[in-house]
Amino acid sequence: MRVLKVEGGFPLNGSVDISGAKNSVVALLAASILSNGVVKIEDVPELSDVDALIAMIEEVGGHVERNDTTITINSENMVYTPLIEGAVQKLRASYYLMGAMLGRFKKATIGVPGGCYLGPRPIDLHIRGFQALGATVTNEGGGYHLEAEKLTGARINLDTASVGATINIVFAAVYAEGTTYIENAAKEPEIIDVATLLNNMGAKITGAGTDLIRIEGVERLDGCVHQIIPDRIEAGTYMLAAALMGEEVRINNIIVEHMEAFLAKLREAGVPMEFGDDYLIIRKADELVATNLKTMVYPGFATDLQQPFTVLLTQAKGTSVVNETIYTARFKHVNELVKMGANIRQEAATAVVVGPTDLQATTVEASDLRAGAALVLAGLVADGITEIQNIEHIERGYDRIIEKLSNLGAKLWVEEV
Ligand SMILES: CC(=O)N[C@H]1[C@@H](OP(=O)(O)OP(=O)(O)OC[C@H]2O[C@@H](n3ccc(=O)[nH]c3=O)[C@H](O)[C@@H]2O)O[C@H](CO)[C@@H](O)[C@@H]1O
Ligand SMILES: C=C(OP(=O)(O)O)C(=O)O
Repeated sequence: MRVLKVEGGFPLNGSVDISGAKNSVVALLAASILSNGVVKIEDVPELSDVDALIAMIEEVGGHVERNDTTITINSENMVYTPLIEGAVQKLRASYYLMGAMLGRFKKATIGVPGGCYLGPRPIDLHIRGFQALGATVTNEGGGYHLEAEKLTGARINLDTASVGATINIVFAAVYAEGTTYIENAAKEPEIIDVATLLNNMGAKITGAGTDLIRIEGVERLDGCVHQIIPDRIEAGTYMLAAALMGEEVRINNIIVEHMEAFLAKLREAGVPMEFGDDYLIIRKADELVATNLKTMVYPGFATDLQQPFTVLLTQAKGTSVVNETIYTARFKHVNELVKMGANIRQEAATAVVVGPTDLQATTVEASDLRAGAALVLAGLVADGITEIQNIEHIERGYDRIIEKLSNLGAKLWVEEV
């Protein structure tokens, strides 16, 4: 078994460059299926989720070339292909193949998506959206089958502002006859990124980033070149590492406006920050103060940063209350942090953290991606060598994390045990 070992107590110094956003790239790669030409995507992070999506694109006949951080996809020869097993089960974002293949081929057969278990993760809103556009959806033999004689624009109101459902409905609607309106659309920056790519391919999408998106169907989409936005969750994770252990750490390639709720909480916790145009300098605070937080849809505090932020709260003086409203069971990191000496009580969707507590290294399990990130942060702080199991979750979403943290002065390595 491969484990990640983190030796705690080393100060962090220097600078780190943030990579392209995982939650964008997984949708951008799927969007290439809608193209009849060549799509070139720049700033692609090295992630196992990216590898899995490339495998699926190749399965449907896409020709993919990868050169450092640039991926070029030629979609001309793609054909409808059922994807039931294999790569499709490795990540959550394989659900984007449903909307993209339905849009391009008017049919799709996709296995049940994998990804992090954060409690139930239904896709009913995606399916209701496809049905509203004229598709029939059946679920049998371990996968979803979608088919439409023709797709027609519709007015779709999402019960919950779901990122995945918003993007998936956009994918299915770009080739629909007429105009589609998505009401109560999610507003995450990754949605704007996807709409930008599609518009550069020839789509007619307006309103991305607001709660009303309008998609006027077109007959053909071609190729384009697109640069991915920086990963605001990766950026937040390095900011937390710096707030915990940084003498002086500069975090480059960020869009500060994408991170306002998170930065407000760092400020409230007493973390000293110096802002530049596209960078931020962070130093460890003399004393961190307890801070309450509640996860919300964008522009609120991102659920993906809740687990890593909890580690900061274990080092803050006083009692902090963390309320998770998006994925109410997203607390698998708590027991592992308690094993390391944290004082956290969790009930239902709330965790109460009392700090500061010294953390001690031990063997812990990364149950999901951001739980894994939280354990890496805890390992940086803890006394001794923390052993983190199930590191494949971390590899889904953090580009070269060992290299990036080592460059800052941390001590961590992978070991076969
Ligand atoms: C690949 C990707 O981009 N993943 C992100 C995406 O996941 P994902 O797109 O899966 O998350 P959603 O925005 O869809 O989920 C938000 C909420 O809506 C609910 N819901 C969603 C769809 C649906 O059909 N029915 C339903 O009830 C979910 O259970 C959840 O409570 O947004 C999440 C919320 O910001 C992030 O944590 C994930 O990192
Ligand atoms: C939950 C996450 O990813 P996914 O939706 O891909 O499982 C995440 O990025 O924190």
